[in-house]
Amino acid sequence: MDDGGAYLATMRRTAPLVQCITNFVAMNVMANVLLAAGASPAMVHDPEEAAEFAAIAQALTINIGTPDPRWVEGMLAAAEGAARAGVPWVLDPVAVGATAFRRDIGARLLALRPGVIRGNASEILALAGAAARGKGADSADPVAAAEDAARRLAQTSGAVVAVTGPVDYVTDGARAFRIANGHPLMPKVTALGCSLTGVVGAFVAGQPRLEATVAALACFGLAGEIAARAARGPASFQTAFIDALHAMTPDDLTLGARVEAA
Ligand SMILES: Nc1ncnc2c1ncn2[C@@H]1O[C@H](COP(=O)(O)OP(=O)(O)O)[C@@H](O)[C@H]1O
Ligand SMILES: Cc1ncsc1CCOP(=O)(O)O
Ligand SMILES: [Mg+2]
Repeated sequence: MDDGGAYLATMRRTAPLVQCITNFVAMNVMANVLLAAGASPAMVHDPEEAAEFAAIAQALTINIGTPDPRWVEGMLAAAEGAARAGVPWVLDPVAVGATAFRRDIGARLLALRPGVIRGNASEILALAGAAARGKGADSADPVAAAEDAARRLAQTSGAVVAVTGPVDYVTDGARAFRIANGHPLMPKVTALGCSLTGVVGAFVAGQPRLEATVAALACFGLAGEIAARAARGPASFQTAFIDALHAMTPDDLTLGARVEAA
């Protein structure tokens, strides 16, 4: 897993159409992050069209950040449509442990077999049915505390599971990697985690799920490191982050990725 650049190059060459069902907070920044990375985002969530669209997308991402019953219908229809069409889909279980409504949505989506699950430590613990201390959309648990739960969740669900934080952990239930790229300003900008889920979707389109997820996380974290050098605080960081993602070359990623087998 030492050539993340090859996964970035393939993603850029194919410029995958990524259907995003995301929250009201994330819509704009997530679309801009995906464009900067080299993918084509489309925010399509209504049950009237979500399944039909999933069949023409190269990847689907589903984020439960600001759910309501009609959106949930769209999420379920899209996940089913993606499965029928063989399109990979990524689940972002925002604040899944916070309320009964979110726990129920999380369980129903999990039953539709996401290819990748990407969340912070508290979200992965909660989705796996373990005790979690999430603070709404933010994590209150360290990544290390969610590694066992991530491995179990990967084994029971068949998904690649990515736990993000200061050092990310990714597993398919058998193999695992840690990615040390990133910067402490990243959790100070809302919806960057949601945007990362979109980037994971772009990388796994037509590429092996475990390796492509690791490459996506390294790419995102490296962009954070580069952006921090130019930033004066969270607001200028967001702008610099989008620029850094856009400017990153496959060689930059291969040289800058800090990935270790776990
Ligand atoms: N303290 C930190 N130091 C470095 N990188 C971080 C830190 N916290 C989060 N990140 C990075 O920020 C991105 C979003 O992750 P995270 O904040 O865990 O997601 P969410 O916003 O869903 O809680 C990931 O690329 C992760 O590696
Ligand atoms: C603040 C907030 N509230 C509901 S969704 C959301 C955005 C969460 O974004 P992220 O998980 O990327 O921090
Ligand atoms: Mg999140």
